[in-house]
Amino acid sequence: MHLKSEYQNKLVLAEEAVQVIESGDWIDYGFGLTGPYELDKALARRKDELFNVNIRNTLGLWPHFSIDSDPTGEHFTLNTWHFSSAAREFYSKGLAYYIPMKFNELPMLTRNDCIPARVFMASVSPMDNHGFFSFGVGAAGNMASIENAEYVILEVNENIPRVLGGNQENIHISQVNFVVEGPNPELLTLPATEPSETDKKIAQNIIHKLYDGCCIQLGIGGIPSAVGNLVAQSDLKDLGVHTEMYVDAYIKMTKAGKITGLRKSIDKYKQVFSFALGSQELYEFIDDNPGVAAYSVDYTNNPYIISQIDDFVSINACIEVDLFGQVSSETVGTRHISGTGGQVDFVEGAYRSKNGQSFICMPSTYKTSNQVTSRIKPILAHGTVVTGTRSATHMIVTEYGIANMKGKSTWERAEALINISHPSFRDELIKEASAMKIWRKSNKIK
Ligand SMILES: CC(=O)SCCNC(=O)CCNC(=O)[C@H](O)C(C)(C)COP(=O)(O)OP(=O)(O)OC[C@H]1O[C@@H](n2cnc3c(N)ncnc32)[C@H](O)[C@@H]1OP(=O)(O)O
Ligand SMILES: CCCC(=O)O
Repeated sequence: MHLKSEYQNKLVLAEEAVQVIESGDWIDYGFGLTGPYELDKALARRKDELFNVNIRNTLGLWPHFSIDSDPTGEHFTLNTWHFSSAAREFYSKGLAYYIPMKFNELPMLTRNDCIPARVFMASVSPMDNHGFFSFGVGAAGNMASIENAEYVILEVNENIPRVLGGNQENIHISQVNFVVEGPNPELLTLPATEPSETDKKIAQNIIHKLYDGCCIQLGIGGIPSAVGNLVAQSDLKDLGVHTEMYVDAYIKMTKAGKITGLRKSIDKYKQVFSFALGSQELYEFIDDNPGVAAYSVDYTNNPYIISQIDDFVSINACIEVDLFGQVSSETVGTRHISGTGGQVDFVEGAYRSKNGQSFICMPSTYKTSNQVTSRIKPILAHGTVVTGTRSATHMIVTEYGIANMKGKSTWERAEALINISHPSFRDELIKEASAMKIWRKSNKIK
């Protein structure tokens, strides 16, 4: 059948498309910015007829019309692979639950372990001349979801860029049951992150560890942004990009001529990622850009793939670290903040790369309006989930320096970590370390 006729035959209103959903169903939503908008709104309107519908999403970057419509949680339940601030809010009301994952395993978990979603709904770019719709802003695990789904429903959004691949970054009209033309809502944009003075100091500590030809992975937030600024102003050259999340810092570095990918041992010359989130400039930059490639996350985040890239540098953030070198990046006590995401994948992959380095960063203290606490703690708070086990942790960075945990005994770790803690907490940390039998009399504080 001609592609355009096939498209027209499958084109329905959102109200009609969501009629296939039944009580008791599991529905997978497209990853991140490929989550549905108009379809979720139409689902919310069916609330009173549906019970116990489980929605699985990641990051939740669109409004949650269905969850908002049901304060009782009898009709719709949100299950999410990574919390956004909206999910934190729903979680506190008992309407959302976290699904633990290592991000590289998302497609595998979807294919092999999860209750299969009967319905998959996603936002995509308009169909191209070959019958493909792009999920390049959120390739991650979408194709794994559709392989198990009985119904695949796409919502076309003209604002979604067409991103080239890679693998599993698009879907063909022949794999789709229904197409909906939505109101083309604008994509969420992240405000430009202005790095704090502390972020800049942390970035300064890392920049000295970078050299020509490194391949960089950056997470979200002020520190990666500060690293991007410093790289853009540096003499570094021929850097590569292999990351799960494409962020604005890469554009700055690219425009400054620092990124060529010339020395990448795989995917030479390409900037590789699995999803994108940032400014409007970013969405325009990745649109039809042959210099970037979107991949399924079981490729980008696979520690074995990462390890094949020499001189890999991974830079991510955490919430707290204890004196054993255990890293917490997802909860504070039992209060759920975000998720494991790809942090563990990159820590493991980068360490196995030839000359690879992984940096987990945090300011030395956490400040609220009436309290300053050390983020380096003798032990993690009761209920805090460990994201990076002590045996996996490589380098921890604060504004006071870098502490390498690899190959270090417990007393050496305590010494290295206290040396990068805030000076006003060091005496207390030494006292606690002594009580925990991980401090020797010969230990030194700089
Ligand atoms: C998306 C990516 O990062 S891709 C890279 C790989 N993936 C990962 O590293 C996943 C795990 N890491 C993460 O999720 C993030 O990097 C984080 C959460 C560790 C840090 O992200 P940031 O955006 O810098 O976090 P931010 O400082 O805004 O804190 C998030 C929340 O935790 C709270 N928080 C942070 N640190 C603390 C602390 N030490 N004590 C108590 N609360 C804290 C903040 O108050 C905030 O809560 P609120 O939104 O209710 O105000
Ligand atoms: C799940 C995607 C986000 C992250 O890795 O932090």
